[in-house]
Amino acid sequence: MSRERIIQFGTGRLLRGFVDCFVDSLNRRGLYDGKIVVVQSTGGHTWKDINDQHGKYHLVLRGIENGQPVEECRAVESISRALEINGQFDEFLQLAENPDMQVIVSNTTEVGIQYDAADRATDAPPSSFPAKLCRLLYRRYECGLPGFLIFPCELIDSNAQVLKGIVCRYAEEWGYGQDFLNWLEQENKFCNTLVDRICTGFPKEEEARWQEKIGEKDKLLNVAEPFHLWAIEGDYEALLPFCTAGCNVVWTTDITPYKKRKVRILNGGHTSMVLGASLLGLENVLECMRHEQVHALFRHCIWEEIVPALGGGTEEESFARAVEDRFSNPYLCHHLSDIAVNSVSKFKVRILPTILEYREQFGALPDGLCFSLAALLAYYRLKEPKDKPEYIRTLKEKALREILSDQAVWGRDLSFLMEKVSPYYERMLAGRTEEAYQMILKDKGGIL
Ligand SMILES: NC(=O)c1ccc[n+]([C@@H]2O[C@H](COP(=O)([O-])OP(=O)(O)OC[C@H]3O[C@@H](n4cnc5c(N)ncnc54)[C@H](O)[C@@H]3O)[C@@H](O)[C@H]2O)c1
Ligand SMILES: O=P(O)(O)OC[C@@H](O)[C@@H](O)[C@H](O)[C@H](O)CO
Repeated sequence: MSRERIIQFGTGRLLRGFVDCFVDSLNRRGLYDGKIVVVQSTGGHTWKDINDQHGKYHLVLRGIENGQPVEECRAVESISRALEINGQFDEFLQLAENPDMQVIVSNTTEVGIQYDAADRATDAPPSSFPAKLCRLLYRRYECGLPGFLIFPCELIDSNAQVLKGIVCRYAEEWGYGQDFLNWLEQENKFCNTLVDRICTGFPKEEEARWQEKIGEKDKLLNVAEPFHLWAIEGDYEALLPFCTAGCNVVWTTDITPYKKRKVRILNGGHTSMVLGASLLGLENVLECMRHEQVHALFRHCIWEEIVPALGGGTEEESFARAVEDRFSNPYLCHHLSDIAVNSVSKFKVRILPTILEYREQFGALPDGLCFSLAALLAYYRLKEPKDKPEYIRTLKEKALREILSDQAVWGRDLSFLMEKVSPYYERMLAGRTEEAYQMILKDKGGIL
């Protein structure tokens, strides 16, 4: 039986289709001998499913590679067990006492790496992820053991440095002392990382087919594309020989270019497309790629607005071409409703910077991305969005100008977008989204 060496915060489909599968590849090739203990804190049931299945599940990789369809279903067995932190806080802290533990990974979504002023050193557990991590690291320090390699996978800028900053803040506020802070600094390596793989999760539509193929029920069955990239600041290939195992891991001194390209083109491409497409009644990304108007506007946003704002270099162009192929993967069912969750925060990180940089460089506003903001606002007004309640309230209740100028929502005043957004927004609110699409595509002169 392999030793437990990795602690994982989060149970989501990205981690199960990405890091856990890479560690499985290492173990299978005899390049590593380590199991992952998964920690769940959000009150879901995945931890139970993991334990019921003794950590084993299947990952289906489907797509087109070199023009040929690829379909691989592999068992992933890198997880040993899962803990539910609210009921098992002592067991959680005991993980720090295990000298075999080496690595911590996390994906607690974009909102997980946050400071919560209410967290106390005596809480069992404290509410925020950084506070939980601080408690774990302090126990480790008390045991006199070496620190960890820490690889956060959250899609925020400088994920590791932000996480470390909040952990240090708790350590100071909780009076853990300078010696602990020194240990934190010297013994632990917080590495910024960038993850990229489209993981669409459990294939509800094809459950029966896969169950028959696998020969058993698998509640954790996960589907993803073959493409994957994990860019990590640092070089720990000697300990974790991901590259030798054939995983597309890039050890680098700076993940910034990888991240900017990915977040602006791929995630920005998604966020710019899904809300308008949802208003038209489409349900998944593939339908978008096959819809004449949605696809035309998507291509316009990518090729005429996002890539130029990034400087239009060959790296950006080839990444954009790959994204078009990845979104057209005929075997993935990526639900627009999943991508639409928390669209306000996504817009701020994935699209707004492009609008601002485009204006700076070209002295004009990018129409397609302004259209996507109109679609976001109309979607929030007309549908049932999943987002922070205060954002939903503002977008549902206020007039357009008030919404755009609300700095609590956008972090800045966006009323300079009023003229561009308003005509599309008004049409969408009136149930004339198709007309809004025709209008922008006509204005763009023969995109279709
Ligand atoms: N699915 C993808 O294709 C993909 C690809 C790259 C990046 N991501 C990013 O990964 C993140 C997770 O996405 P997912 O697809 O795995 O979603 P998911 O809904 O399957 O999982 C989300 C998981 O986040 C964890 N979580 C949320 N809040 C937390 C908190 N405060 N503390 C601890 N854990 C918390 C939970 O374990 C939950 O299961 C997203 O933010 C997304 O941007 C997703
Ligand atoms: O996962 P989200 O909800 O943050 O964003 C939706 C998609 O853009 C995202 O999941 C991408 O598919 C992924 O980031 C690809 O690496």
